[in-house]
Amino acid sequence: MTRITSVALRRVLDSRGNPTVEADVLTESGGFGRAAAPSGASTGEYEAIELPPTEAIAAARRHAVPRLVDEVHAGNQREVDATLRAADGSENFSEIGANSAVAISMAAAKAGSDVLGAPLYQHLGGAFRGDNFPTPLGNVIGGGEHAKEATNIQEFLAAPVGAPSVSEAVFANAKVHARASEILDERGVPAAKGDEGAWAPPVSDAEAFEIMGEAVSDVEDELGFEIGFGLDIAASEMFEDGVYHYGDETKTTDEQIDYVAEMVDEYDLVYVEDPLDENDYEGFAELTERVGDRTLICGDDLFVTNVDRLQDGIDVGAANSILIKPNQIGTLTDAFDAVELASRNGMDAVISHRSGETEDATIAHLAVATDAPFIKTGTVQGERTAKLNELIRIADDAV
Ligand SMILES: C=C(OP(=O)(O)O)C(=O)O
Ligand SMILES: [Mg+2]
Repeated sequence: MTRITSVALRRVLDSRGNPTVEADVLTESGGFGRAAAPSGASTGEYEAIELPPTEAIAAARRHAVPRLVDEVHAGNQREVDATLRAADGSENFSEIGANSAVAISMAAAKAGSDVLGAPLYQHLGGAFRGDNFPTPLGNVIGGGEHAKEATNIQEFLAAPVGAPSVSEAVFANAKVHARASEILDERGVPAAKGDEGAWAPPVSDAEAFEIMGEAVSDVEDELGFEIGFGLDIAASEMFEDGVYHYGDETKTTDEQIDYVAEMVDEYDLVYVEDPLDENDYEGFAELTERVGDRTLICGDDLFVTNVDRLQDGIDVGAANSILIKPNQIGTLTDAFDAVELASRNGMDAVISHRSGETEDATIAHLAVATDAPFIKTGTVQGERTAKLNELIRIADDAV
């Protein structure tokens, strides 16, 4: 029933206006799935390889499509993904591109769920998923690689941890985003938007902390439930010649650890992603030792959704959380394996979008399927609300 009968690949636009790979998978009984690859800007050094879409499509048509069509069942995700890996033959999808691989992997999952008549989160996560929902981490203020002339820290993220429902959490983040705009206005600070729709004002990180603290506490008072905030420091992007660059100022590794630990306590941060360089397992471990009992220290560029890098981190206690981005590793199977390894070791897995996105909402299902405590999706802007609205629909059981 779920035998794949065709895989079509095309170039479509992503949210930055760049081309990306979209895949359509059809099965013999008429099941259909469509998915598109996202794309990072602050990419980790160890991510799977994203090829120029035209090359990725040509290579996947040559090597992967013939092995999938009439041979593989879309309902068997491990078989689909193992076939993609075998067709590629490299460690990091450098032959067919992780962009082709992830688009096909996700489209096959959707085609499988279409035939089975089960929502994607249940097809991927099992019949009993759908009772727990992730808290959306909403990017409200940001800079780094996602916006010029803005904060050094890449993302200041609202975290409505006390929201009674996923829908109320989603709307709370939108309110924090709107309140931050008013505060910027009151301070006479003009702000454009960065790639993910966060405000990208020309302010110092210290001022961004203040604005974020005020916006979060105003909305918390208005809505009557707890809203915290977190950060994606994306520290690898700041790390050069052994020090972290904050504009003209620099911090040594010890100073960076002290700074982050102080911010965790001063602002009760619930989440800190990539506080240190992607090669600094030791620094991660030291910070986790200091503040890991009261916040999540999450590895994005550190782990790149890769079980080998995650195992290295587990061995030294480098973090208590991993960011999961399917396109960093190339298939849903690899992403699930990383989630499983993390949870077997008491770590939280946080599902994430990329700065370059499409209307694809697979990650909303992935977060529910894996029972993730958080999902990073942005706050407003169409390609971000595609995921947030899908979460609302899943919670409403209307998918
Ligand atoms: C979403 C992120 O940005 P990018 O997609 O640019 O890596 C991130 O760093 O977590
Ligand atoms: Mg990150």
